[in-house]
Amino acid sequence: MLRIAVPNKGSLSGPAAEMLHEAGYQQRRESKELRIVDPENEVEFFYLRPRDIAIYVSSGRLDIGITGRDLLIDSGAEAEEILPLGFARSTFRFAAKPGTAHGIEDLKGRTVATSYEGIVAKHLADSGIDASVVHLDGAVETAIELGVAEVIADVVETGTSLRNAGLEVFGEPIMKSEAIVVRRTGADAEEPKVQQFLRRLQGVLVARTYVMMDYDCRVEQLEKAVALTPGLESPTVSPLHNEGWVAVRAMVPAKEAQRIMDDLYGIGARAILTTAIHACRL
Ligand SMILES: Nc1ncnc2c1ncn2[C@@H]1O[C@H](COP(=O)(O)OP(=O)(O)OP(=O)(O)O)[C@@H](O)[C@H]1O
Ligand SMILES: O=P(O)(O)OC[C@H]1O[C@H](OP(=O)(O)OP(=O)(O)O)[C@H](O)[C@@H]1O
Ligand SMILES: [Mg+2]
Repeated sequence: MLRIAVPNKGSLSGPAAEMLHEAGYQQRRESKELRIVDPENEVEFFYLRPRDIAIYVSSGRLDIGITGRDLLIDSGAEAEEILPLGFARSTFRFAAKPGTAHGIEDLKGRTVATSYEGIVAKHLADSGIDASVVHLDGAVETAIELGVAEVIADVVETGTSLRNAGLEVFGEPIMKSEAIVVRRTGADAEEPKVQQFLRRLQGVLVARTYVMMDYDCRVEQLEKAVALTPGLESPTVSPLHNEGWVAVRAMVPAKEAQRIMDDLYGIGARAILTTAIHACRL
């Protein structure tokens, strides 16, 4: 049975459970459940603090985990990213009161508050900056107002939390993060059960980013039409009862669907339809 760690709280928890559900796995019914077995899929899910997940996975007791890239790096655990999942996207940045710091050099001799001490300490050391780091559990934006630190280093998504605290980012972004699947460093990534789990999640990612497009076009326009909808391998082309016309079917990126429909219409294609993909195995 594959043993998988899933975030039990926070920004990662809801979207991770949703993705697993879309991939056909049973998920917990109640937020207090810490462990469930999905016998049909031969998987056991452990609901753990996102920060702890890489540590459990590195110990080898759990086969796979879903966590944030920033949390993996911060933990220093012997685990590696094997699949990016595209949600909980964020940037990790320094911030301070406007005008008080402009670059990493300005951190010399100052105090930085953060919940990600591992990332910050390494970044400062790599940059040769001697600064103190204060560890706080969360809501670090308030640390400057309350005099605990002059600078913070935190997760930024929309920037609303910083703006509300009257702070501004400065310097280069420290790292970009998103939800990821992790596996113990050096573990056999080719293991069939692991590969099947990854294929299912990849199927969800594709189903979320592509739509199926169908249309009819004249044979003379087929090459132009196929150039607009090349599909992943190659589009399916079927004859229509009306001679001189064909039906075409191809997957297209969902974000580009409307533009592609306009372009197809422009070259004479008709009956252009898009439908959602619910599941997929490439
Ligand atoms: N506002 C946000 N937008 C996008 N991703 C976020 C946001 N806040 C945190 N994350 C990401 O979520 C992960 C942090 O998980 P965590 O459980 O700490 O989330 P959280 O929402 O901060 O929860 P909590 O504050 O309750 O601990 C990190 O990978 C981080 O980059
Ligand atoms: O740029 P934004 O869209 O405002 O998002 C970033 C904020 O979201 C997270 O906070 P969270 O709500 O998890 O509280 P925490 O600081 O206590 O973790 C993160 O720590 C930032 O504070
Ligand atoms: Mg948080």
